[in-house]
Amino acid sequence: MTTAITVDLPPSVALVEASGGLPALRISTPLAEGEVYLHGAHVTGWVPAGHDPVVWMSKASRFAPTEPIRGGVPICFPWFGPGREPGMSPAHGFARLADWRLVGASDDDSVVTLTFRLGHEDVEGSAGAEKWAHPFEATYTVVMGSELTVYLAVRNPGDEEYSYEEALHTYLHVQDVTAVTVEGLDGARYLDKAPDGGPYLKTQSGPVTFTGETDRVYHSSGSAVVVDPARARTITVSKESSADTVVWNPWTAKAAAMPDYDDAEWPTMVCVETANALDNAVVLAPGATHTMSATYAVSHA
Ligand SMILES: O=P(O)(O)OC[C@H]1O[C@@H](O)[C@H](O)[C@@H](O)[C@@H]1O
Repeated sequence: MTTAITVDLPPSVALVEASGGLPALRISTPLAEGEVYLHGAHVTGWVPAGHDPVVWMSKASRFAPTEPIRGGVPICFPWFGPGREPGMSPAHGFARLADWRLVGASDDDSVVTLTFRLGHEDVEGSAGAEKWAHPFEATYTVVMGSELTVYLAVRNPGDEEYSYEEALHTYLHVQDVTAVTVEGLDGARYLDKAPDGGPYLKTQSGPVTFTGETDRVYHSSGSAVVVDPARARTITVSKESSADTVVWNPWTAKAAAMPDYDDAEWPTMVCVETANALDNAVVLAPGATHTMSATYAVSHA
């Protein structure tokens, strides 16, 4: 491990050599246990005291400098999925493949704040960066305690306006997705990206339920609540400055087709993603900063 950390870490945060030899920060406080890799500034664990793990990780995840981590909180930037222009790759942009710089670490009454930064100069020469000609300075802040809040702030240091897509692609642990409902999206318009779904614009009626591959971009700026009766808990995802909520479960065939995802684990997760994508891409003026955030709170049902 060749990571130079130049900020002082509080006693509740340790730099460790984690899976694949990649550097990660392990958090241990009376309020929560957690883990964040520098690769992708990727939250891979959050276990608030008194609860089972909230953030889900695939058993088959790869941990390598050129691969995205499967599970946790991937940061999708500066495009979402295949992007809006033909030929954009890697999927979901280059931010989740980049090594972010840790620029701050603190512990305030057992609430740990870690701040990471990524700029255009950090991604020069990496896959996908050649498709993105715009200067940027991204700051990602993880605030972990009995709740988890993540903030993605992007500043345009250049002199031309541009637009980008973004998502906090959070994988949430559930007991049995076939019994789960996602509330808060009733009446929302959505793009159905599942293979048999369209792509068509539809309108959600009632809570979201899971009966097959689910891949939907909802136009919704409100909170969503994952109700998990088999685990007797709810996870509330509230957010700021996000116009879209993506709900994703790969189900059987897609699970089997993904090399970094165990075939049998699709019933145990659901992604509820806080996003600005497609028509809701962020337009950033020169000198401007846009900040999107998501907060996760868990309670026993
Ligand atoms: O396999 P990836 O690149 O991590 O993407 C997983 C899923 O991410 C979701 O956000 C997309 O809507 C899906 O279409 C995609 O399959």
